[in-house]
Amino acid sequence: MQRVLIVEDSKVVQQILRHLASQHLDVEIDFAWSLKETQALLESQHYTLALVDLTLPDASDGEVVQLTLSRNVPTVVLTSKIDEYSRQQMLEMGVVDYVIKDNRDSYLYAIKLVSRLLRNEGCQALIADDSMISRAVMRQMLEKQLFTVFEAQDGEQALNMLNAKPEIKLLLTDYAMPTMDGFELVKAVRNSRGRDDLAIIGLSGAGSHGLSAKFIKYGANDFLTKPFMNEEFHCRVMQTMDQLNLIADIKEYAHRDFLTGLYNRRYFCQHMDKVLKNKPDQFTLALLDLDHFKAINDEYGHLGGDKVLSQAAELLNSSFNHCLVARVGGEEFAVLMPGNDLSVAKDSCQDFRERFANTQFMIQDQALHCTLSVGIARCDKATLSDVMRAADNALYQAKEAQRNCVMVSES
Ligand SMILES: Nc1nc2c(ncn2[C@@H]2O[C@H](COP(=O)(O)OP(=O)(O)OP(=O)(O)O)[C@@H](O)[C@H]2O)c(=O)[nH]1
Repeated sequence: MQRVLIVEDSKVVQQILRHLASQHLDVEIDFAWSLKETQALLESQHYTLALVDLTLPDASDGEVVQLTLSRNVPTVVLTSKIDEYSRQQMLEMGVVDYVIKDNRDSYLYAIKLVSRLLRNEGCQALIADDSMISRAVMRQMLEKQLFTVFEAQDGEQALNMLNAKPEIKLLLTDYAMPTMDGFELVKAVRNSRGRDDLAIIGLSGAGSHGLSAKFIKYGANDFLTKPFMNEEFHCRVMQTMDQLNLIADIKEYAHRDFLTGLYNRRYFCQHMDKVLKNKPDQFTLALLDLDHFKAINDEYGHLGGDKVLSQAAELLNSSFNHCLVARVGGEEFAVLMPGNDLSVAKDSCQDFRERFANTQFMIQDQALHCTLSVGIARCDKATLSDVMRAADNALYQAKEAQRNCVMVSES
C-alpha cells in the first residue's frame, strides 16, 4: 500500500490539504506539523512520497526536505516564495518538484501532482540514447518521479526491448543514434503500439530545426530540446503520462457496465472475436439469466431490481475469478471459462447455480431469494453469433425445463 507524508505547520493550510487529499488520493496519509514530528513518523513508517513545507518553526532553512531526502523519500516541496538561489538549492538537493503557495489553486495542484506521481509507481519507462551521461541524467529524473527505468544505447536495442516488454509505457528517444535513429524507432514502434498504449517523447540537441514536428508526425506525443530544465522535463513527462492515463480511463469506462462494474457487451464481443480467431478450442461459454426477474422489479421497484443485479454481479465475479465475466443484457450475464471440457464447465455452473439459489439478496433491510438458468456451449464454432446462438438455445431449454438449472448445447 502506498503511503504519503504531508508536512505543513499552518493549521489552515493543513486543513485545506487534508480536504483535498481525501478527495483526490486513495492512499494512507500521515500529517506532521514539525521537523520533530516528521522525524518520529519517518522512524515508524515507509513513505512512497512526501509533500513538505520548506520552512517550519523548528526547521527554518529547509532541514525537513534534507531529512526526507536523506531517507530516500521522493519529495515535493511547498514553498511560499522562490528565487533563483533557492530554486537551484532545491534542485541540487534532489527534490522531485516544487509548488509555490501563492493561491488556493496551488494546493490543488500540489495534491494532483502527488496523485500523478503515485500513479507512476510501478510504471516502466525506457530511455533510448547513445550518450551514457544523458541516460544517467534522465534516469535520475525519472526515478525521482517513481518510474522503473530501463536503458537502450541505440534504436535497435530499444525496439527489441519494447517488443519484449509490453509493460513499458513511456519511451524517451534521442534522434541521433547508431543502427536506427529516433525517427525510425518511433515509426517502427507505432506499427505495433498505438498512442493509447505507449507514450513517446522525442529528444534532440539544440539547433536541430524541424525535428520536433517530424518526431510528432512519426507518432511521438511530445518533444524536448536538450539541454532542458529540470522543471520542463518534469512537466512534459507528467503531461504526456496524464494523456496516456486519461485514454486508459476512458477505455476502461467504455468497457464497463455502469451499474455492476462488470465488462459490458461491447467489450465481451471484442474479446470473444479475439478468442474465436486465436484459440477457440480452449474456451467454453456460459450464458446465465436471472429467473422471473420481472417479478422482482414489480415487487421491489426498478431500484430494488438494480440492487439484486449488483449483488449478482459481485457473486459472479468472486465465483469465477479466473474467467471473463460480463453483463451482456438486462438480467443476462456471460462467463467465458478456460478449458473445453463441457462436463467440467457444467459442474462449475451447477456449483454456482446452487450458491446463487442459496444466497440472500438484500434490498434495504428486506431479504429475498432468486434463481438463475444457465446455457453452456463450446467456443469452437465459426463465428460469435454461432457460439452465442448455441449457448442461447441451451439457456432456452433450461428456461423451458423448470428454470434454476444448467443445460449444455450438444451441437
Ligand atoms: N432493475 C432492472 N431491471 C432490468 C434491467 N434491465 C432489464 N431489466 C428488467 O428485466 C426484466 C426481464 O424480464 P423478462 O425478459 O420477462 O424475463 P424474466 O422476468 O426474468 O423471466 P425469465 O427470464 O423467463 O425467467 C424486465 O422487467 C426488464 O425491465 C436493469 O438494468 N435494471
